[in-house]
Amino acid sequence: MTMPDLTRLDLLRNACFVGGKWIAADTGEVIEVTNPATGETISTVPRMGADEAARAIAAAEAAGTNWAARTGKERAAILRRWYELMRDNRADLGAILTAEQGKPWEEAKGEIDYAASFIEWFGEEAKRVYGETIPGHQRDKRLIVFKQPVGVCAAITPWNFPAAMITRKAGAALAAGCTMVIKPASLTPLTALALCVLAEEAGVPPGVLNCVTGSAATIGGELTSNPTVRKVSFTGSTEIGKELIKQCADTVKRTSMELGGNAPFIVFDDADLDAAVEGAIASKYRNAGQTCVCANRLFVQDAVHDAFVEKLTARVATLKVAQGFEEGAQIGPLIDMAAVEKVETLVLDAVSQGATLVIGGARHGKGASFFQPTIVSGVTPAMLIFHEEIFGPVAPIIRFKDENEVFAMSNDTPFGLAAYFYGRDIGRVYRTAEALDFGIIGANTGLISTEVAPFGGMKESGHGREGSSHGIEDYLEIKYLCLSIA
Ligand SMILES: NC(=O)C1=CN([C@@H]2O[C@H](COP(=O)(O)OP(=O)(O)OC[C@H]3O[C@@H](n4cnc5c(N)ncnc54)[C@H](OP(=O)(O)O)[C@@H]3O)[C@@H](O)[C@H]2O)C=CC1
Ligand SMILES: O=C(O)CCCC(=O)O
Repeated sequence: MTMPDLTRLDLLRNACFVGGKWIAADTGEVIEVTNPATGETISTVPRMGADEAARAIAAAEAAGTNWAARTGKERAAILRRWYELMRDNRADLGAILTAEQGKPWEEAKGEIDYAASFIEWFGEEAKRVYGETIPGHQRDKRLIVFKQPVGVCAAITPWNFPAAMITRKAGAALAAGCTMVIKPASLTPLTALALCVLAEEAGVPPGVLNCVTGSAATIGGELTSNPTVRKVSFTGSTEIGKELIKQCADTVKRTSMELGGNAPFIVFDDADLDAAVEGAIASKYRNAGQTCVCANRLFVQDAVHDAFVEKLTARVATLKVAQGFEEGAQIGPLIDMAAVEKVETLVLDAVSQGATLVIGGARHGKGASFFQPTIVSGVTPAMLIFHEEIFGPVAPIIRFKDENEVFAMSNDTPFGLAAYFYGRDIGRVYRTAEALDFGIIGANTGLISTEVAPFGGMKESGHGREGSSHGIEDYLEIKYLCLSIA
């Protein structure tokens, strides 16, 4: 099945959104956007650079005063409308997302709902940006703390969640009274532009939200060096995140970094194995394994190891690999051939060092960038797959004996984003949650993402939290007023 006809063709844009206008690149150059399932070109978007990025920043600055001056309730009303428009157009937005990213259409519509939930949530939070009063340190002093928007913010977002990674940042920024320039991934810019169409329709004023597509290094260079930008929020690879932090140092910008992960998924010997299998399927194979919170290493305790592997294998064998618009598709293509080659290398390295291929392990006949859902058992810390973010549908299984061993192995990584475990002993549940050095822990669940909870990592997985009441704080400055009443 090819991409269904859109109800609203105007959602598909091939121009960028700057200062409330839809514009081409100064050079007229474009980037082709392709469908990873077929390699076909879907559309083009402008190949912009530093000059257009600078103009977008200027537009965001010009719009900032008026936007920040509005009440939280006024901003909330516009965000609410944007949320409703996203929900109303979920099928079209999901279709654009599937066409450029590959994930099954059902999953894509789920991402649109998830993306919209951040706009709803932060719109509600806009009304609750509270300050505080502090008892004075002298008789004539009154101490008041209030919060103000950070100012112009930039968001650089990845291809694996082309909608949600934008709204998680833009929702918080706009609710706080900030304005924003977005640079979406070049592989998935169409969803970002479609979101801008709906933002404009919802009444987001010109310049409050801007989107520039094109050269990552030149646009990124402008966003990180321009002194008007006060904050950069990035989701993507740890390598680029580190680069952006360095670039932001010169103008001492705030940064929020949501970077790579290497999530442990622990199955203790008292776990409900069927529930653990379902949790592993949800966590590992969602988006064909291409999320930073995907289970990356499955640790299974001795006594239940064989039973778990058998059950998981039976379940993985049922997963339907198909193009995203095919009925019942569960595993779509990987984003590109580089991703396929990376996954292949990791599997080959593990097997060459003694791991056992339990199921899958090769490219899938559906098309060039499809990879079979795979399980590899007998994995050890000597193998590449133990340390690298797989970003593909491969589950490496590691056998363990006791709690201390699995805590040490789980934490043996520079990453610290998400971790999962299954087990029932209440003492061990608590000990495990405390022992794992990760920002997000799923206990007896494989799905931890929600707009109401703080999402973010420790160590080289980054800093800052998105979603929840903490998410808006990243876009607020604290100002303290010391008032003498003498
Ligand atoms: N934490 C997460 O959610 C993600 C992690 N990853 C990890 O990273 C690996 C590589 O994926 P990849 O897509 O290359 O991730 P990147 O980190 O390269 O891309 C993420 C975003 O950063 C932009 N970018 C790239 N280089 C620069 C730069 N020099 N300055 C400013 N912005 C830049 C990209 O733009 P452009 O698209 O134009 O290059 C994109 O918008 C994956 O295999 C996975 O392991 C990837 C995506 C998300
Ligand atoms: O991979 C990511 O960066 C985002 C994870 C999606 C989510 O669960 O929020």
